Amino acid sequence: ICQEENTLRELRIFLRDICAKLARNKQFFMFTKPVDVEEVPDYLDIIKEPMDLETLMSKIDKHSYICARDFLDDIDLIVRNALEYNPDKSAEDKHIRHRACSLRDKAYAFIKAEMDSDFEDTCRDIRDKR
Ligand SMILES: COC(=O)N1C[C@@H]2C[C@@H]3O[C@]2(Cc2nccnc23)C1
Repeated sequence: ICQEENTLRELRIFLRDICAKLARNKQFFMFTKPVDVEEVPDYLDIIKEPMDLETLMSKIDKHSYICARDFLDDIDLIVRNALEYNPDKSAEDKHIRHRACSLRDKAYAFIKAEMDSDFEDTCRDIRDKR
């Protein structure tokens, strides 16, 4: 119904702003685009569902998310993939794991700081009845 579409439109505007802020942050450059499988030939052997901030943004525009929880599930997927593919004690792996944890904390903090919990409840109700 029309109010529901207004709510989901507002959610998309809100999520685009969060996604843009994360993608602008130089700390997260390694998460902004899909891992290049030419450069990293074994990536898809280990990571079954790649995810990145550019893909996240396109999913917003395709109306893939009807509540912030669904958006954060894809943020968590980016983080999980980075922790799984880069598990070693090396400085590079530790660095990317640290950045992945920072990405998660920043995303959750933006949502909490800027999203009214009643608004998210309304979005969940729309999701759950669809
Ligand atoms: C989210 O990003 C990642 O999980 N990775 C893992 C890959 C291994 C390493 O760093 C990545 C890209 C890369 N390209 C060329 C050579 N080595 C690398 C980024």
